[in-house]
Amino acid sequence: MDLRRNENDGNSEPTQFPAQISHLALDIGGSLIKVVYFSTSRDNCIDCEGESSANDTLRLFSGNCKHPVLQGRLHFAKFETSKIKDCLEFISSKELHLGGFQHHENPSKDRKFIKATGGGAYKFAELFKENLGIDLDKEDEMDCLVAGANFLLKAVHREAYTFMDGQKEFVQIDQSDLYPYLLVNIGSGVSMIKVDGDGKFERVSGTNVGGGTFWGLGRLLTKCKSFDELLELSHQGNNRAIDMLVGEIYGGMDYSKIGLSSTTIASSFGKAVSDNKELEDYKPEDVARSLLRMISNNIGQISYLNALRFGLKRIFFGGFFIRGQPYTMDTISVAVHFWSKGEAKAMFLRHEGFLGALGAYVSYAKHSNDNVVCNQSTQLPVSASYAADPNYNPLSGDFNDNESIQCSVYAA
Ligand SMILES: Nc1ncnc2c1ncn2[C@@H]1O[C@H](COP(=O)(O)OP(=O)(O)O)[C@@H](O)[C@H]1O
Ligand SMILES: CC(C)(COP(=O)(O)O)[C@@H](O)C(=O)NCCC(=O)O
Repeated sequence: MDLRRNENDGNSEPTQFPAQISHLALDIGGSLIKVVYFSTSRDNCIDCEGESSANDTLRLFSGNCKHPVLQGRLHFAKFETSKIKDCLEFISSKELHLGGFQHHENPSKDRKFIKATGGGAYKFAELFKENLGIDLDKEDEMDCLVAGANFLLKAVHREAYTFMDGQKEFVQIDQSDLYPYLLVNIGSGVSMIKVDGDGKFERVSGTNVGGGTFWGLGRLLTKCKSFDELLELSHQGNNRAIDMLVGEIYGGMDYSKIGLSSTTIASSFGKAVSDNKELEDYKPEDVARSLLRMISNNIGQISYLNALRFGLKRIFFGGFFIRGQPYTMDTISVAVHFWSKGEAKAMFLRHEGFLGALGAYVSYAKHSNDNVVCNQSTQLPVSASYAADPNYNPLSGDFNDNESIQCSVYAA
């Protein structure tokens, strides 16, 4: 917490409380900047005994209470990394950059540090300094992905779910039986991490065929102007127009001896070889669908192989490639199910794209005087405008960036 702005010697009136206190954390990735911030109003502050009044806010900030608790909300936002200026403006307009912390090694220097992860925390450090006057306190990306996933799995109710044949089912997480699991983060590229506990993990694999590949190739092949447009297009397509199926190679028959039905894709985009057509002769929606399926299937398969390497039964998928898309999740789930013969389970996370940013957020807890720990979150944010994002289905309870999580923060 930024204690300095609220210092009170106990004699003067507490007249300078901000309406809102924010902790800001960033994950600046290859494609998207993810923003997480905590906000509360003084009405929401409670003390150790659980009372709630404006004076508790004073006790909170003057440090008279040993275990003050703030209740508030975690907010989420994302920006394209190429539009980083929009992100800077957003932070500036909401004054989120004021909610960082000070390094105690150097308190005389009145500089704010903001927790940040992802490659952009290095690449854009100067830009943040110049525009907002803040330093980015860099946290390792893998550390943050794991911390964010563990936080969500332990603290957020109805966070993980399976998705098969169009059916979404929330998974009850038994905290005593969470580890080990495989975390697959599908961002621009893909990281696969074996997680054995809090801060105990190993990045066991990765693939360069990820979300950036889908969006990059898709843009070139379909001329779509936005990722959402490409997704929307893929909903309308039929991959069979361009994928080569087993039956097309085997004269309409299954290849049952090796377990392949006639409708299994033998070769993604394989038909384009023999069709003697140009790109323009294919419908962009069919191309988009085939591409989405190819990449999702490939990631599902590599994930399974890595789970197999380490005997892991549970695979959690995160990253903004997923975007709560039924077709993407179904393809990944089927790949995991098919290759593991039902032994391994693919699971998805509602806050899929915010693992790194949440991990950076919880890392504020490392700083003794800025000890922030989210202890519990309940999740029923129903006020968000789903209309803002046509790719989320409100009825299925998918997460929307405009939503927030209610949570408590211990400030020591
Ligand atoms: N609005 C969007 N703009 C660009 N890419 C998006 C968008 N929404 C989802 N994506 C997908 O998410 C991927 C980035 O995922 P993310 O987890 O944010 O990774 P990174 O940290 O590399 O930015 C992109 O490569 C793309 O496939
Ligand atoms: C380099 C990265 C960790 C960066 O993370 P991202 O911005 O893609 O989320 C990721 O792109 C990645 O793991 N790529 C795959 C590299 C590989 O293992 O081949």
